[in-house]
Amino acid sequence: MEFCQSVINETLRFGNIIPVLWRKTLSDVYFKGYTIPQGTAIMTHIAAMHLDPSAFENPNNFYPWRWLAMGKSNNWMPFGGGVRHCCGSEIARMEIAVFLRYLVLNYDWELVEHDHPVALQ
Ligand code: HEM
Repeated sequence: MEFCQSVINETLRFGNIIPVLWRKTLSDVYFKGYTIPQGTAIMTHIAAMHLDPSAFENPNNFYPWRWLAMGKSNNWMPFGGGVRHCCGSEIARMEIAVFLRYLVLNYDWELVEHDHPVALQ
């Protein structure tokens, strides 16, 4: 079950179903020497976080085992965060787990190209 959760984490990191989130500043914000005026649209690029090599080693490789070693990561937020955090995240995780179990138990799997690891590109 722990590995199944790692596969789900990695799928959500790699798949980036929702790549960006939008917010609007409600007041002037001072950040790293910049002033962001009230009313500015802010795009949070979750996909860029998920594929950032400083946060995830070899980010373009689908590697569920990273989660066994890493546990959690503050750079992983496929369900958003804060007050607007996805309220369906747990049921979504459960649905994915049921779907994965069905796929694994009911089908035989083989790599199409044996020497070709799964990677983006
Ligand atoms: C893998 C599947 C899913 C992903 C990746 C996902 C992702 C997200 C993200 C990123 C947000 C935050 C949007 C924002 O901050 O602007 C969100 C919000 C939300 N999600 Fe999901 N979601 C998933 C499945 C579900 C499911 C299954 C449900 C309902 C059963 C659901 C219901 C909602 C609702 C109602 C919100 C709005 C929460 C609010 O604004 O207070 N989501 N989701």
